[in-house]
Amino acid sequence: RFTPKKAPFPPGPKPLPVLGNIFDVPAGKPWKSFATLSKQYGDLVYMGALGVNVLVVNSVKAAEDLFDKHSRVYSDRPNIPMVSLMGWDINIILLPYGELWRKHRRIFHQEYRAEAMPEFREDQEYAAMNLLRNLAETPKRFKTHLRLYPASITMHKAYGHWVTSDDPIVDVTEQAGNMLKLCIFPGSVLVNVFPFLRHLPEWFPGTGFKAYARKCRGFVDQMRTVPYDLVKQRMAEGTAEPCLTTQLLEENEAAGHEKYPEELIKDVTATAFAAAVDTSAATLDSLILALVKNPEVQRKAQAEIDTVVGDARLPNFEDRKSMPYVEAIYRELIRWAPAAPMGVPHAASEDNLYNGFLIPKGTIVLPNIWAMSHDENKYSEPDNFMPERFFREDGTLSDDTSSISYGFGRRVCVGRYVAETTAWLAIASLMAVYTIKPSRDAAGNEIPISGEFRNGAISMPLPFECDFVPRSPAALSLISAL
Ligand code: HEM
Repeated sequence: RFTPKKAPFPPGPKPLPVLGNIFDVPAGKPWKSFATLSKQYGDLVYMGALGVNVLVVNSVKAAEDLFDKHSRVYSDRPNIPMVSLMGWDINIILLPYGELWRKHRRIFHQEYRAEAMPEFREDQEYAAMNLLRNLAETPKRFKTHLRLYPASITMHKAYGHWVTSDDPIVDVTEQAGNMLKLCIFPGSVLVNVFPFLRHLPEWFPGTGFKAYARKCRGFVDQMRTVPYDLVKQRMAEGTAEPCLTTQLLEENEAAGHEKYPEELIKDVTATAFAAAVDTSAATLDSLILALVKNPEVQRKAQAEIDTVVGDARLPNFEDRKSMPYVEAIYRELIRWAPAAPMGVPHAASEDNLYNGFLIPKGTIVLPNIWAMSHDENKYSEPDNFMPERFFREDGTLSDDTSSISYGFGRRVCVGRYVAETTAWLAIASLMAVYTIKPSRDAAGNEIPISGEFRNGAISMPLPFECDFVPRSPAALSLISAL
């Protein structure tokens, strides 16, 4: 583990000859396995497999040291050949650290910065009303409705278009995203480990990944062009709603078409969905699980809403600062079930020494957000959902906003303010009108809920059933009026 002239690598499971640690890379829920490994090896767990070096960062301190203090080195993304083969290298999340990333990031920042949040409010409130109504009409489809809520806010922002669950634009975007998810891990497709395979012709045995990539590229292309062309057509007809696409096109025209290449506008507007929807929908799914499992939390939130808002209207953003318990539910939600438990992989763009260890250039660096947000030294009984942990003894909210769930450094989630306000409004609106209860079978017995989470880069609860019961006649009439 010592290279002659250099410092040792950080500790980790012993490498196997030839294959490195390939068999030690935990299957199942890697965030839990790595948290366990960190008890043995410390904050940093380092492994090599098939020439791919991986460093898992398990503490907030080490994450801040590397991603914030050494952000010049740790702001890159791993080079994953399948990403570009599938046409997904248009996506800011996966772009290497550099000039193109900066251009994307500037546009996202401008649109999604904290000060821009009031511009989202009307859309968020409209989408929240749709959510409540959809839940009343087809409660068993609650997962679909929870997904449509952030999807519609995101698509309206990007294209000025209110989508439905079976909208073809959503469908093609989902297909492109689903194909990406299956190929994004370094070891999921051989070409990710042996990039030279991309040069083999398509007739060559074992190159099925090429046809797969081609199919995905088709979806990505439609995802970029179909809604974009629709906006341009509406602009020509004078019927386009103001949105990110119209704004960028207008800014570009004003700058003599020198500011944004058309392809950049298509890439940025198409990317928002991929970044925003899976993560937000997973968070809302986890919210429902947390609430159905914790009726006492629901009662406390409802008591607060009744006091601050009453029962004659729905909560809105003006109420936010007066409802600390709802705020604490939001913080506990993203602590308890971070949607991206292992964050998004960063990569070291040069050799770096940290605490006497060598982290070589190209190392994939994964923040184990789940391990940090389940650190028993900071959060007692971390697996329990307890919003109360965010209050100081004097009853005021603590300074901990659970922000680590949005990642670190220069690549921190650029949509975090809209993610936060969208989730907050969902919590407040749902608790204003519904009590969420476990479903019962025909014999009247509660249908058990495992409470387990799905594996994957985005973690969400395994499917479960529950009922959305209007809280009162006043709540019922609020819902009927939507
Ligand atoms: C609960 C919802 C969300 C969670 C938990 C979440 C979490 C994250 C995380 C962990 C990262 C990686 C940060 C890093 O590399 O360290 C990220 C990146 C990103 N997120 Fe979010 N996100 C959410 C919602 C959104 C929304 C609504 C948008 C809207 C546009 C968005 C846009 C992005 C973008 C563009 C990036 C890439 C930033 C970059 O690479 O420079 N996210 N997000």
